[in-house]
Amino acid sequence: MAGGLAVDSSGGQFEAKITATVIISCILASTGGLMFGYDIGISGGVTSMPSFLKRFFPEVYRRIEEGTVESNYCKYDNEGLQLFTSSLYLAALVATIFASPCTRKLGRKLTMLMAGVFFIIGTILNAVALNLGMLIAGRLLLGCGVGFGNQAVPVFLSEIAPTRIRGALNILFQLNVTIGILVANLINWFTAKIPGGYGWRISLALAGIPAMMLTIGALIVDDTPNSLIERGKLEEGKAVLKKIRGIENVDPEFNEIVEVSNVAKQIKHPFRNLLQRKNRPPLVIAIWMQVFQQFTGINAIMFYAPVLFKTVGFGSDASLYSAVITGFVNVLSTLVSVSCVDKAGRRVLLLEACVQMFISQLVIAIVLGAKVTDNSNSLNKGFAFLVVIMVCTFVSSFAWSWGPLGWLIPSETFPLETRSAGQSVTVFTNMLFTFVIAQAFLSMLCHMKFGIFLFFCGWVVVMCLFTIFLIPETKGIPIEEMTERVWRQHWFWKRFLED
Ligand SMILES: OC[C@H]1O[C@](O)(CO)[C@@H](O)[C@@H]1O
Repeated sequence: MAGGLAVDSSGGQFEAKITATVIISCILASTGGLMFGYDIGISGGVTSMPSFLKRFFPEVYRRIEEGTVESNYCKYDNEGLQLFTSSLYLAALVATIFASPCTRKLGRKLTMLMAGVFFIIGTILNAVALNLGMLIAGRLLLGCGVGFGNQAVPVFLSEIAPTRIRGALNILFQLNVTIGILVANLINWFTAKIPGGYGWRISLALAGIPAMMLTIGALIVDDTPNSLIERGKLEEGKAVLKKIRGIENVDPEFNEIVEVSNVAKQIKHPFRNLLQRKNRPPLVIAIWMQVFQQFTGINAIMFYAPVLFKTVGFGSDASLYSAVITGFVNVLSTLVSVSCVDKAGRRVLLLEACVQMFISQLVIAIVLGAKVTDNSNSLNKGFAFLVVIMVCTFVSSFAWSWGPLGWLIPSETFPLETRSAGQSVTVFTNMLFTFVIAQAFLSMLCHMKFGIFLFFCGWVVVMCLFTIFLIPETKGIPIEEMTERVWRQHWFWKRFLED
């Protein structure tokens, strides 16, 4: 394994090899992302399967079968159907509140284990569901898993990674989210063809595989040195630090973690502390990045791509495989981010993506506005192709920017004493706005029609301005030195740190 050096607070170097332990731990931990992604990707396809609709949402099934809907844009507008998708995110946002004290008091490892167990039970309930109650109960448990997993995994990854590859390793989480979505899309494509009408059960049951991977991974990995030291296990923390850094003399890094952790221990109420003036910069950035990430409209595509493609007139199979194509683009573009984020930096990726997202959503709005009327049956081939290309253009830019960086930047900018609480607020906000989009999109599509994409365009402009003025570059800055080297140097944020 290649050796290397990370910069420390004195401007000197912390020695750190990229050890096999670091890589394996990160791969195992990031299966939490796989599970999250699978849950995101599976619901869209399942809710477009007639056998599923007939069993749990007979009203929607009848409406589509009889063709009695007034407008194409309103085919799937049903609160219950949206609740099936959104209930998971509602549970996740409540779970996040409990997940934060767990990551702090019990450690990152145990919190990941709890997530795995929630996922397994939720998956079983979903796969054997006999009625809507069981189905929703399963979704709620999966949501608890997402809340615990999304809290613990990004923090785990940021703490275990040597500084110079922290960005890339952290993005493993989001990469796994996108792989999870893609696998779910592929599975839906196959299970939709299974005769007998139980394909949806297979789709929901296969979530058990990533759930087991996360559970086993959480049992195998060591907790992070930061978490061990924070909980007073100094010797164990040092031993793990030696193991993951692959060197004997870890004293400089160890001492810095101990120092920062002593400061952290004096904080009795992390959430109250988070509201202190000096913590305002990472807090404001973390919250707004989540709002923006969701108001790009990404989940309108991720949750409802098959439904959206059907709305604009694609056939069933074309809708499902178009969703697979966007899933592939999502994974490949996240890989671009892994290789660029620690070289090009965070800001370049965020800004470039804003331009690309704006143009693609504008074109989608124009094509739908001009060509998809309430009762037309299909978009002509050329325009349908253009819509798919524009959706891919949009997804690719999201995937190398706001998708992964929405998690990376908050996880690397909160100081240790507020890191768990900060991550918790981050996940909470993300889940809240994911819930809003999941619950509202089909109704918004019905009422706003193509205008929904102009609505998302407007948000892209706002997030572009926010990035230009308020998001600083954090590439290559050691995680415990953000205050001195980033906030104190920033034209706006420095006023929050003056004393
Ligand atoms: O890849 C897209 C996915 O990534 C997320 O933004 C999480 O970072 C999800 O909300 C979305 O479905």
